[in-house]
Amino acid sequence: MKKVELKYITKNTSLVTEKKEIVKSKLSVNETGTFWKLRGINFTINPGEGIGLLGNNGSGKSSLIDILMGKEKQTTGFITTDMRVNCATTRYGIDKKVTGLENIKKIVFSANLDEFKANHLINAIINFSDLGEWLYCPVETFSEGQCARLSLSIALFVKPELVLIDNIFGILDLPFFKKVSKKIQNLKDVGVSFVISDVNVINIERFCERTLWLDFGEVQDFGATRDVMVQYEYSAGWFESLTVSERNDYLAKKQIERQSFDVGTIYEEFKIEQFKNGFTRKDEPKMRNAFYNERGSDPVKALAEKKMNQKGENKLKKKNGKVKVVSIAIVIFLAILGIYDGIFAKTSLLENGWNQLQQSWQGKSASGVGNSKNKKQHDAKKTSKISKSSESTDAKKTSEAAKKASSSSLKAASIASSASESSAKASSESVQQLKDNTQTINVQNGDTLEGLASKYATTVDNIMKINGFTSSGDLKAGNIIRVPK
Ligand SMILES: Nc1ncnc2c1ncn2[C@@H]1O[C@H](COP(=O)(O)OP(=O)(O)OP(=O)(O)O)[C@@H](O)[C@H]1O
Repeated sequence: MKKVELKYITKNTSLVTEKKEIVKSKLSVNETGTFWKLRGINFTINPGEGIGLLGNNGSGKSSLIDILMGKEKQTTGFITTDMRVNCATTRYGIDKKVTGLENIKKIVFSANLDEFKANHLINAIINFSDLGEWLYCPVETFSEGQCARLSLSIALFVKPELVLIDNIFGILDLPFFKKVSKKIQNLKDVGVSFVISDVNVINIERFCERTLWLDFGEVQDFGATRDVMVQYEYSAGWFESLTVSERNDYLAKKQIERQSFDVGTIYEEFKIEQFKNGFTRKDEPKMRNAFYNERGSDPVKALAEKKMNQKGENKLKKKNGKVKVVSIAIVIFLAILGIYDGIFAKTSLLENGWNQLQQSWQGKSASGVGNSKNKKQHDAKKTSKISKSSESTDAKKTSEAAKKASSSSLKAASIASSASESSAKASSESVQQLKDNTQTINVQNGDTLEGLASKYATTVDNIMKINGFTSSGDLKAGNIIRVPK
């Protein structure tokens, strides 16, 4: 959002006074050196806002306009703006030696517009100014009002962003003033700002939301136009009530004030602002130089913005650091989870496998158990390795680690299922092995499973498995059964 900010603006000039007048007046010779047209002006202009400049003759309104326009350089202080500034005044800007049309063309062509737009704009200005044939005459032949029309028309049409209007309304005829009023309102509606200096309070009230009252080069009041106007009118009434000699004394006193003004008091205000913004004595030489010599845009603002940016960068760095720590913590957590899953899978796998093997294996099948157990241990080691590898991943590989952790638990699950498969396989293999190593016998009267198991150095369970018995009643005298060799 474009904005204009003026701070600590002062303007001095060397005082021109007749020597004999100095002797007659109450001023001392030393005090006649410098005259302060402006004494510490601060204010802001918002987009689409009208600011009124109110004040008696000689109070410094035109001096302030000249500084805003860039025609004069302020003695101290800063103007921060990125707005294009147009000025409507009869005091400068118009070349009186050339015609009105040539003035229009010169200013339009300096505004960096393409030819089509430039020509369109020239026509618009010609139509708006209503100067007719006068446009083809040198401006020096214009009346003051015609010169004001020309200047105002150009200022309102050529890329207006901030338009300064310096004491012009009073010399415009009514039809043109009405036309200008409409145009100003339209421009304000699209965000164009105005500073209007006028001795006629009605004109200020018409266009300006806020008003700056200048009194002998100082800000007497700045605020809502209506409030400032009330104060201004009250002050005018007070001055009117004075006797002639009281008025002269008062004016002489004000003149002395403007000559003996100490600009250091304004610098002190600036210094307080610096310190409030966290600057120290170390920054002072730089600030002093900016205040008295450079006088560009506000250094406090620029430095504060720089500090803010640095703070922002540091904050970002800290934040990134925190994110890194949290990421590492997540990775470690996931890695631990992966190891735990692996261990858990390994434990349940071993337990399951062991139980099944215990059930299916007895005695001779012990070697099969050993093989299967070795296989499972190998698988479990694999799982643990996967977990360990996820433990070693860094913060950037958070998602990868998470994937690994979940894949390790999947692997563990698949190992567990393959373990139960392999134990079943081992069990059927061992039955086959038992069967291969058997001989046939005839069951005699009085033979029991226990007796045969003891006789052939095996177990009841093995005899039942080899022969497919479901109960001891399956053993009958006269049957042929198989027993271990
Ligand atoms: N060299 C100088 N010596 C003494 N006084 C000066 C000098 N130059 C300007 N001034 C005074 O500075 C004051 C500021 O003038 P400025 O034109 O800014 O006032 P203004 O408010 O625009 O007045 P007006 O309403 O009459 O246009 C005037 O009083 C003027 O006399």
